[in-house]
Amino acid sequence: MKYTGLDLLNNHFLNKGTAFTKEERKDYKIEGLLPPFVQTLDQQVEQAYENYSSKDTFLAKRMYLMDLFNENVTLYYKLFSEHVNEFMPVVYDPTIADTIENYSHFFLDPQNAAYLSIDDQDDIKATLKNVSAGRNIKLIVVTDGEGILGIGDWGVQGVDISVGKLMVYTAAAGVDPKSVLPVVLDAGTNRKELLADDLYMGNHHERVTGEKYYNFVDKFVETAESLFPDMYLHFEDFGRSNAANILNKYKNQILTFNDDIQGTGIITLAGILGALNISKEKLTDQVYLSFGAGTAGAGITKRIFDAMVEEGLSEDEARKHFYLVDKQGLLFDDTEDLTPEQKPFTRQRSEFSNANELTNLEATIKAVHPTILVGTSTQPGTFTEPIIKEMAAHTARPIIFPLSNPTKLAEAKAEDLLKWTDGKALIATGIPVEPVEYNGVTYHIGQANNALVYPGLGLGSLAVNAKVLSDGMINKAAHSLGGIVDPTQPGAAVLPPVSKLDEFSMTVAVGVAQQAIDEKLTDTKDAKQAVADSKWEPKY
Ligand SMILES: NC(=O)c1ccc[n+]([C@@H]2O[C@H](COP(=O)([O-])OP(=O)(O)OC[C@H]3O[C@@H](n4cnc5c(N)ncnc54)[C@H](O)[C@@H]3O)[C@@H](O)[C@H]2O)c1
Ligand SMILES: O=C(O)C[C@H](O)C(=O)O
Ligand SMILES: [Mn+2]
Repeated sequence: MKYTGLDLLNNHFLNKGTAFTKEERKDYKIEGLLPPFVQTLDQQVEQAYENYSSKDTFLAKRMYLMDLFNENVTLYYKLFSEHVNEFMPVVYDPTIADTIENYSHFFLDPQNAAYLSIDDQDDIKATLKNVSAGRNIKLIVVTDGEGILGIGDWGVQGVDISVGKLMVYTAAAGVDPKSVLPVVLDAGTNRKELLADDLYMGNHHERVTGEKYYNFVDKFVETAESLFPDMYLHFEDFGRSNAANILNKYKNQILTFNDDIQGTGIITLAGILGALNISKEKLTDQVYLSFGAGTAGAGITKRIFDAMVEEGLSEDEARKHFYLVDKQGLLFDDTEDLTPEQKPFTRQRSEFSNANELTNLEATIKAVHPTILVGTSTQPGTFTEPIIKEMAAHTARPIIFPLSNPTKLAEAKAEDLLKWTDGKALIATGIPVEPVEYNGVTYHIGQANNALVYPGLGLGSLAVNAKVLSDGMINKAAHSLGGIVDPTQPGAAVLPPVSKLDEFSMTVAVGVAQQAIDEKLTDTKDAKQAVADSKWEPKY
């Protein structure tokens, strides 16, 4: 179908704005519908960046960028690709948390998302057909909004996380924006302030749970699979009681991925390997403490555990290296309300003389002397000075990753961790932070955010149309980020910088594609070629 006139200018995938040439303007019946001067894409980028830079806050910058996206997708991604480092915190976390919290009040445009309601399940097929409008959808990011970052249940407003995650797929790995679809499953919300807000745009009822909820998820997955059989299905920010259940249900059947469990596991393992490359210690010598053992905490723990087993420990030996601390304190086998993902990593009270006192992080740190401390607790400031000093007293290079997002929920600031450990801590944070000067050394802080790996993982899997996402492919992704940072430099980061995101996304993609080929999960033969062929670039 040939778009002409206003239909063309209003189609953000096809619109080139002032870059339409004189001939195109005639041909497409848009002569006189644009200012006369024909611009190049580079000139448009320059003009848009000037506009962007004139906005004072991250929020205002983000709103400008979303308007630009709604006008001209090519220009938006060209601009994004030239300023990845600068745009990530604006387009994505942490600014995205503000737009999610205020979604119903800020709302301007549905941004091509699919809004599926538990109350109108007969519409699922029509919605997915209408929104895709003949496009071959290859990548869906779906959320139900129950566990957005660490800020909890935001109902339908969580749709922005699907939109934002997809933008990072394109900016970082060149996934074709025409082939993606953000989806929100609206099963209600338990946030009282939303239910009481007349302007709230989602279903005004509490979350539907149990069988009806799971049937809704099933119906969505089945319908999406039947309409888009080559799709990679990315689940994001589901609640703790559902995320792992959903992943376990589908992971051996379709090409699917849970970012909070698997993506976070990969990037944290990569960060730990990076830290050990600096300290020259062995993974199998580490004592691991997860503070907050929910979706991400348990997912990461399992990934690090698997890595220890791969390095030669038996499962029983490996398990002895792990401690989980959640709301109840250190998790024991007789602790109440354990999740299925926590159970394999619980301890026995008989291991400690003071087991009944291990009800908080500080007491547990004193009792177990971890060498790695990872925070996914959503509890800000909980890595306190006494806790960190106690940890640092028993290990030469403490590995400390406060990963809770957004910024306001981080367990600690990198700057403080360096101060309290006299520069010895090997740190990664969930959100980007500026380098820290301490005692004459500039410390670069790695960002252990799943955004550093999920784009490459997705592109690699899609490029070869893998049958499923295997553990081997996940493992390959975790091992693909080494070798970029020089570990001998003082203050070296444990992970490669976001400014190289597009570069190392390709390394991840090719590694993952090759692994799928090796595991016979695809008929494709040439990983490099397949990845290169799938990569979209923003140009007219
Ligand atoms: N950096 C990343 O890439 C990344 C990825 C995923 C999640 N996260 C962050 O991790 C955090 C958790 O996300 P999630 O999806 O696992 O959420 P979740 O709700 O599944 O898990 C949070 C866990 O923290 C526990 N918790 C709450 N209060 C606590 C306390 N006082 N002491 C100890 N534990 C406590 C909860 O009981 C729960 O088990 C969020 O802030 C999220 O942004 C970061
Ligand atoms: O969205 C992010 O920044 C990472 C992660 O998926 C999270 O839930 O915090
Ligand atoms: Mn998430």
